[in-house]
Parts: sequence; structure tokens; C-alpha cells
Amino acid sequence: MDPTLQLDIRYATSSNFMHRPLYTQPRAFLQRPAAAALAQVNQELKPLGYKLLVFDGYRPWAITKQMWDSTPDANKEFVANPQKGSRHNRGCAIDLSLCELASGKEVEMPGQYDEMSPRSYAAYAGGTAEQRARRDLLRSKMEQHGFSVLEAEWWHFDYKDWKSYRIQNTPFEQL
Ligand SMILES: C[C@@H](N)C(=O)N[C@H](C)C(=O)O
Ligand SMILES: [Zn+2]
Repeated sequence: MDPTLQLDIRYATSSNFMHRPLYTQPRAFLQRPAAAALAQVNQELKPLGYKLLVFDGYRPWAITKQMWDSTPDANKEFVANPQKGSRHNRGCAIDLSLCELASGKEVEMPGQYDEMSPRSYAAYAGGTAEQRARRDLLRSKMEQHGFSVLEAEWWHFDYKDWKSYRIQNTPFEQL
């Protein structure tokens, strides 16, 4: 992916909703057309003082299964059902936010990444006007380049051609 993207691969650390590392490497992968589109989004954000902060891209199917099995039923809208697979498993979904270009600091959004609450909804009307404006800026730039937001998660975007790619379970070390 574009080397000027900032990475914060939470699933390679214990700082995630599973409270343990799920990946052995802090890396992010996407199918090439999705990665090219993402690089364009990143370039267009720079004059506005932001760059993309990537939390996750391709995710092996076995990790989706672990997430589903560990998540209580009440929160299952925030994880993909492994019976259908996640678009992350196809290398066609990305979890991301914005950071300030100048400081490299993550911006505040209406809710936290992977927060399992209504604050995560893309249409959540709470938070500050500034937080909502940044969330909506991210969404609008991503939509201009072929991504669509998941209504339950302001940070999750699917690339338009996801159906063309198969579900994979290859670990990062073998990619
Ligand atoms: C777990 C969360 N970051 C996520 O990606 N959720 C969607 C629904 C998914 O698992 O595909
Ligand atoms: Zn996601």
C-alpha cells in the first residue's frame, strides 16, 4: 500500500477488542485496485491537513471466526459472520480513520475504533460538530473512490468490486 499511509495495526497488539494479538505482523494488505483507490483518497486529504490512519485491511478467515466466537450476541452487528465471511477476508475491506498531517496524531471521531455502541454508527448524530465533520469527510472521500461505509461502523469501508475476490485464510507470513 501507499508508503505515506500511517499504520496502527491494533490486531497485531493487545490493544484491541479481543485483548490479545491476532496477527504476528503489523502489516496491512488490500487487493491492488482497492489499494490504488485508497492511495488517491490519501493524496486528496493532504491539502486538507489530514492523512489516512489504517487499522486493518485483509484479515484471514480464521481471525473472523475467532472474533465472531468471542463476541456476545448483543454485539454481533459489529463482527462478520464467518458463515458468510467478511469482506476483509477478500482483501476488499479496510478499517481506518484520519490523522493530522502535521502532528501525525489520530483525530477524534464521534466514537472509538471497534467501539461496540451506537457511537459507531455512520449516522450517529451525537458527539461534537467537529467530530462528525471529520467522520463525514472520511466517508465522502472514500465514497468518491469506490468505497462504501458499513452503516454500523464509521471506520469500515468495502471496496466496490469485493464480489470478484474469494474469501481467503492465508496468514500474513505466507502472503
Ligand atoms: C471487527 C470490525 N473491525 C469489523 O471489521 N467488522 C466487520 C463487520 C467485519 O468483521 O467484516
Ligand atoms: Zn472492518
